[in-house]
Amino acid sequence: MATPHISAAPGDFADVVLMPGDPLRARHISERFLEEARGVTSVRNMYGFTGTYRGRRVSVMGHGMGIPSLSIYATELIQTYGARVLIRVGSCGALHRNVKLRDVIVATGAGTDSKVNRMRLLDHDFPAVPDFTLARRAMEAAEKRGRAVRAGPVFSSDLFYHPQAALNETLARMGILAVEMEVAGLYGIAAETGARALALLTVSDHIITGEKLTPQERQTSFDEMIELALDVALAEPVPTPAG
Ligand SMILES: O=P(O)(O)O[C@H]1O[C@H](CO)[C@@H](O)[C@H]1O
Ligand SMILES: O=c1cc[nH]c(=O)[nH]1
Repeated sequence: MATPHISAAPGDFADVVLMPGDPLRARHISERFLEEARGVTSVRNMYGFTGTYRGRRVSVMGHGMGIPSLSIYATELIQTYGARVLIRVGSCGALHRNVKLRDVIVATGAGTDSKVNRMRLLDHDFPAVPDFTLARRAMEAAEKRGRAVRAGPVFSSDLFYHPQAALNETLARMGILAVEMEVAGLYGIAAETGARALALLTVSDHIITGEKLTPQERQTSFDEMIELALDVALAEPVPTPAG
């Protein structure tokens, strides 16, 4: 029962899946945090792994860059493999001076220049928000670990290299904390399918100051965010066999 993009067998994925854009970040998460992890898919090198974290079954899989790529993997994980909770663990570019490199953001909403959610909602605006329980859990987990996180809206753009010169400044004025490329699509898919979603983001570069992490750092140095995502996963009740 493989899909065009995932070669796993039925039952190979857990109900909770952590999803970075970068498949090598997925591999890092699996190697660093999961016990008894095994690879369950690698079609197009979009790696997926399933293991346990403190005894709870958890999967991690890359979703690629941009809403179209994320949409394929998230939809197939939910519809074919029974995923119920998707937690994006991504990177983003900060739009405010007081948001610093490596800050972790809980994305409590996402605007977008993508049309995908309008396609879902008769061309009207869709409130792209996370599952409230998951978001609250992330905030509580941060507090418990003594970590400062930011909660606020982000902007998911179809274009990494954007032609609208005034966009970033306008987003900042509207209180948007950071830009990235998938959260609005993820929240739209969750609403459409009845799955639940949350996005945590680490600031990998700064739009105002020009500071940047290296690609290697974006791959392997987001452990503080990953720990919070795993705290959220760990608190998710394990589904009973009846569903
Ligand atoms: O680091 P990831 O999780 O891929 O997230 C961000 O990085 C990519 C762009 O470099 C986009 O996918 C964007 O959303
Ligand atoms: O999509 C992204 C990710 C990181 N930084 C950006 O500016 N955009």
